[in-house]
Amino acid sequence: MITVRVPAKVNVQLGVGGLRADGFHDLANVFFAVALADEVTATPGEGVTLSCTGPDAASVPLDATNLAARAARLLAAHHGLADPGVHLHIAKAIPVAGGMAGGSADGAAALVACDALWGLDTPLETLLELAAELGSDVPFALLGGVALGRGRGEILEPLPVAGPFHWVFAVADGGLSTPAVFRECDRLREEAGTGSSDREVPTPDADPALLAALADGDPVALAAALANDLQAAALSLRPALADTLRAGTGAGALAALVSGSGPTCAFLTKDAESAAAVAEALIASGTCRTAHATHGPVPGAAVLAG
Ligand SMILES: C[C@](O)(CO)[C@H](O)COP(=O)(O)OP(=O)(O)OC[C@H]1O[C@@H](n2ccc(N)nc2=O)[C@H](O)[C@@H]1O
Ligand SMILES: Nc1ncnc2c1ncn2[C@@H]1O[C@H](COP(=O)(O)OP(=O)(O)OP(=O)(O)O)[C@@H](O)[C@H]1O
Repeated sequence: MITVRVPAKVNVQLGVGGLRADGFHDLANVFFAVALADEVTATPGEGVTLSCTGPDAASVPLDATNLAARAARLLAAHHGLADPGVHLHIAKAIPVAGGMAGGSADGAAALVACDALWGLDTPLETLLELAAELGSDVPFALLGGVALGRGRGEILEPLPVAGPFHWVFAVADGGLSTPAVFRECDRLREEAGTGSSDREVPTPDADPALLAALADGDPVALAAALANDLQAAALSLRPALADTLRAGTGAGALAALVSGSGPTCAFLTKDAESAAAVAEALIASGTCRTAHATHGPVPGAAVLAG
């Protein structure tokens, strides 16, 4: 039996370029791994089967579309295993369709867990390539820490970071579809007259002030540099998120932003004590389903000892 812990992410900078011919957008995507984590346990089985527990378990598909099942099959096919056998149990803490890459995290965890269970010893470089086939956010879940993602987010460069930073995540009722949020971003750009294609929108780059704040471990400077080009689109589709963001800053967070494609909202705080107070205030505000205080950066998908 192999158990892998895998972190959620928040995008501390999400610069979104124009729509490419292949349907993706070029990004300057600064990923940050946080301690809110799923655990995926692989045990020997027949075929690829799944189970899931946790508050959002009812929203997790247990068929072949689940990213953990797709990852297991992809790894088996890569090694020419005709008859892969594994049962994957997902202990789910990461909000589903929340903009924290929960499905992607489970995909990455399943790659690592099956690799260990089946004794394959696949090089990290190959796991990263398989991860990119599964989705744009999956390679980062293997690496963890803090990294700049270029291309559609899959071309990763680890970044220097001094931590920890303290965060609160406010979980919304219901999810948002990632493709729908990118489409809304394009629609808002068209409406504003700037155009939305990759010929019209400049390719984004990482903000030097943000990179310096991460390297210095300076939460006040990081708060000033947080930026998400998908935030306007998420707020357009879910206007009530503005109340959640206000509730967190009103309770003393240094800054608030939508996490990735949303609807989870992220709050950076000055220390762990402040994070606990902001989480409590958010729950009391009634503007979210629940809120979690956590920290980061933390490592990527890794086998738990024992
Ligand atoms: C919003 C983020 O979570 C930020 O990290 C990611 O960009 C989304 O990554 P993901 O969920 O792994 O997305 P994928 O499964 O690769 O793609 C789902 C859909 O999102 C849109 N998509 C995704 C990534 C990207 N760079 N441009 C896009 O336009 C496309 O419509 C794509 O068909
Ligand atoms: N292991 C999984 N866990 C959760 N959802 C999954 C999983 N596998 C597939 N899905 C499907 O993917 C959809 C998006 O879920 P996910 O939790 O990955 O969204 P997300 O966190 O917003 O993604 P991202 O931040 O990468 O854009 C779900 O609604 C579900 O149908």
